[in-house]
Amino acid sequence: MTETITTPDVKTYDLFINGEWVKASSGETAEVLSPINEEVVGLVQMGEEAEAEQALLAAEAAQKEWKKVPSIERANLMRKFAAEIRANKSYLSKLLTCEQGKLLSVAEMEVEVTATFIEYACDWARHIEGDIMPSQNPGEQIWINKIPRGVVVAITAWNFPLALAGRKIGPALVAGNAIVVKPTQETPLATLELGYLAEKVGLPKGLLNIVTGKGRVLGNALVANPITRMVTMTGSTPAGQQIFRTASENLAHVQLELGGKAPAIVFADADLDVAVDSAFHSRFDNCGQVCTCNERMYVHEDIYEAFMEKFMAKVKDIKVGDPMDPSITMGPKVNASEIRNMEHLVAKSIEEGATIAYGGGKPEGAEFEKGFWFEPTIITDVTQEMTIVHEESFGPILPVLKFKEFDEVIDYANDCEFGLAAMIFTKDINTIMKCNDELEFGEIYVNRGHGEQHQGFHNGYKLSGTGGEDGKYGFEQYLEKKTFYVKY
Ligand SMILES: NC(=O)C1=CN([C@@H]2O[C@H](COP(=O)(O)OP(=O)(O)OC[C@H]3O[C@@H](n4cnc5c(N)ncnc54)[C@H](OP(=O)(O)O)[C@@H]3O)[C@@H](O)[C@H]2O)C=CC1
Ligand SMILES: O=C(O)[C@@H](O)[C@@H]1OC[C@H](O)[C@H]1O
Repeated sequence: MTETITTPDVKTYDLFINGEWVKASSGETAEVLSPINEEVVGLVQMGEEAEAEQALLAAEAAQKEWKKVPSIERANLMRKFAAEIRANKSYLSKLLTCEQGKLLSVAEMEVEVTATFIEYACDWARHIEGDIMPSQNPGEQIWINKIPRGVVVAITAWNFPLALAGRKIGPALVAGNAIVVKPTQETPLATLELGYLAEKVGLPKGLLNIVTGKGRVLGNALVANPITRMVTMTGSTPAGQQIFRTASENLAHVQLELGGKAPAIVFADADLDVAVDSAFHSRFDNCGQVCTCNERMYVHEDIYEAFMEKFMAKVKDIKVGDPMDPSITMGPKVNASEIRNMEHLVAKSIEEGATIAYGGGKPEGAEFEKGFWFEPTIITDVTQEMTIVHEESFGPILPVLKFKEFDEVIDYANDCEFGLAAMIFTKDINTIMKCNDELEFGEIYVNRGHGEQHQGFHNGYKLSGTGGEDGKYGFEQYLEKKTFYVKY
């Protein structure tokens, strides 16, 4: 007997600014719809320029005091914040599933990862280290100090809304900054709940501000304001490019994690079971809504039949349905616009001569009448120049291509405007090393599927972003350097 899972009550959230819950001066609110059944799961304020200014002024004031707090004390408080997130895993994960449509098990993982992103940042508290170097002048030293940037604006996407927020809040605050977070209008609820947890653990007022509103209105106002000294954004390439342009007015530091089109390359000597399982999960987990997803698969012609037989067996096993039901293995897409994009890519693939080998549309059944549902879809007879090989689907659609020569598949893989992640499957060390040398992607997974770790570096080349996130190099982005010439 599966436990009946009660979904959280529909709440109206205000804006969390300077430690208070306030309403938008516009008086406007927006509904947040469940991707499962299109029912309202929450209401949020529609903040605009006035609220951007209010939140940034609060952050600026709070940061002046926060930067004086010893870094280890900052980290101790942030560990309490992380613990509070973990303590509320049951509520937060259900809220995530209601607003985003991910499997409850994936939502529970996301809450845990949100906490560990913050805890990882806390580990850096004692390692905010500068340099001391000799001067060419007698009686002088040169000190390079690492200091916080000031006010950080964080703008997040809808696929892992809470984890993406924690990934930015953690390093920003441990480094001594204050932050204004603008979650996407699609999935703001779990992120807003962080405001209550901040109050509970006693985060100083104004240190963490969470505001909702349209990206091109509220988000743009936050980015354009000279108080903002760093913008960290996760989302699509077009939005990231617009943010980059706006932030250039004040030369704010920008960190962008954007779109991707990861190739998965299965060489003739690959361990088939490892490759099948990794490539499968790297496409269909979270309904294909992960920036590092296997967006196009290249399989060596010698093993193509054997690989596809195993792979298709797993695809046909996927059970689409209510993500609250533990027997379900894939939930809905996040909104109607994403479904239209899926339909566009399928239609375009057919128009260009590809074959829809499996899926390709909305699942049948009364339970799919409402909500944003799409079948797991496999496209074959695909050629390199087809749209589906170049446009990000960010959904459960996978084009499969055959290849014969090493140089051929490297050229195919690099023939891409994105450069975030790639996956390769082979037992040959020379193939591995040549791939690592020649593939133009910031993150390469060898004989495993996607899934970053906090101590790594999530870094997109080309139109996949700039700056990078996570690990030592991600943490350093939240710090500025100040040089002293000290004559004594
Ligand atoms: N590289 C990575 O790690 C990841 C990349 N992505 C990419 O994100 C996309 C899907 O996410 P999605 O949320 O639709 O992406 P969007 O780019 O549409 O939105 C991302 C965020 O940016 C905001 N925004 C949009 N335009 C502006 C602007 N001009 N100024 C300031 N803020 C703005 C949005 O606000 P609002 O929505 O409220 O309007 C939202 O909060 C996919 O392309 C995917 O590849 C997703 C996750 C991870
Ligand atoms: O942004 C993404 O899609 C990934 O980086 C994802 O976000 C949080 C998870 O920890 C990552 O796998």
